[in-house]
Amino acid sequence: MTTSAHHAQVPHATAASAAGSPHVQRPQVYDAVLLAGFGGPEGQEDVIPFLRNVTRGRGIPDERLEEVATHYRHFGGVSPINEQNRTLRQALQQELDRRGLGLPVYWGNRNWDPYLGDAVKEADKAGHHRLLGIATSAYSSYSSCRQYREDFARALLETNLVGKVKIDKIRQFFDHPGFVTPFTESLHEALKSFTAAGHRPDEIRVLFCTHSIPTVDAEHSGPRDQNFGEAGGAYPAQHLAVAEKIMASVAEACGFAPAWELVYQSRSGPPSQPWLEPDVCDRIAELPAEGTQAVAIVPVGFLSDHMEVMWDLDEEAMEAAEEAGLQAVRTATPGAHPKFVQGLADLVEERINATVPEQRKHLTELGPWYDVCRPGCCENVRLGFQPAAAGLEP
Ligand SMILES: CC1=C(CCC(=O)O)c2cc3nc(cc4[nH]c(cc5[nH]c(cc1n2)c(C)c5CCC(=O)O)c(CCC(=O)O)c4C)C(CCC(=O)O)=C3C
Ligand SMILES: [Fe+2]
Repeated sequence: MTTSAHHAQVPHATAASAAGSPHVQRPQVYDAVLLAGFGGPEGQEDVIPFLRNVTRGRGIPDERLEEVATHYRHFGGVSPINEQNRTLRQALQQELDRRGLGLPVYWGNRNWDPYLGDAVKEADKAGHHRLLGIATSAYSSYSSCRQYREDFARALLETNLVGKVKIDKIRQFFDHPGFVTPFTESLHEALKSFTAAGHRPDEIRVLFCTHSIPTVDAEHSGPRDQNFGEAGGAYPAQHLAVAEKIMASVAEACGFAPAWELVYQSRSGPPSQPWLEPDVCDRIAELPAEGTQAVAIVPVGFLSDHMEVMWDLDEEAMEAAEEAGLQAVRTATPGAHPKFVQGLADLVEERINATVPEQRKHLTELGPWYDVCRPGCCENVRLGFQPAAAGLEP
């Protein structure tokens, strides 16, 4: 566990002093958890309306929508993401019950049925007015942080529950061991399979893969007043820090450390708009010329094997690897791994207890992240500030 320099200034362990830290919210009483998913279609007739929901006002070209629709159609128009979130909801409920926390878990989505507004309405009807949100998204960026806060605010507006229901949100958990450990375990297995197949360490490459976002979003990810230097924002900086940590753990477990890099997938904006690069498939095509024979693709940006993983990695990246003549493994996502579920329960408990930063699990120098987003956090400069819950406003 690491503690970065600015945490050293945080006064010590009482709830009152914890509340003085910009990282820690005062102890709170919650009466339910609100799990916020992305949502996905569950039949062919859902595909286009779902895609319209996702891309409304986002300037995504029609050709891109048609292309993405074929990915869903290939699987009968069904994304597995809702089923995965149902499973996660149930596993989290069992873990919270096991700990005697008495918190029901409600689940709703940003883009598809059941919507967050329905979940909030249901919670209100049951008399639950102080909700702790968990977005199924580990890193800081508009899409993965602020947009979920806007979704919460919209859910309250739509249901006329502003002022009656309050929604907070757990911190971004990119470097929580519950999130990181499943990636480490799975990469370790992949590397063992490569050495068993006779590959030398210098013939192996690890590609950490995450969702590309517009570079302007990356630059504005995280708190407005915090500089992430050459990384180009909190989003890439967090991924790099997590990848470094995973590689250090795996090197210790395997006794060797292959070369690694961070790559991106699922770009969707117009070509004129810069998005984070390089693309995973472009890099795979270049690897043989660099002496690589085996590649491990680690979907470090994602929580479960949803469409971005099933299509963009398991179909497209795997095909690129085959064309390049590389042995390839796509490693596991956290899904409903018991350590991940326990990690989410820890994140809930630390909010109830206002656990001080020193006792909050985090594996990189960047963490533990903020309970309450800083003013202007993860701004979308194209869309401007929309009403958002669970943060300090600009
Ligand atoms: C950072 C990030 C995450 C990770 C964090 C998180 O998990 O939240 C993520 C996850 C996901 N993205 C998903 C699906 C889509 N994302 C799209 C479009 C976009 N994603 C973006 C970013 C992200 N996306 C952005 C900047 C856009 C451009 C439009 C916009 O500015 O909003 C589009 C439109 C078509 C296209 O791909 O162009 C689709 C269909 C699914 C569901 C998969 C399933 O159904 O199983 C999941 C989990
Ligand atoms: Fe996306």
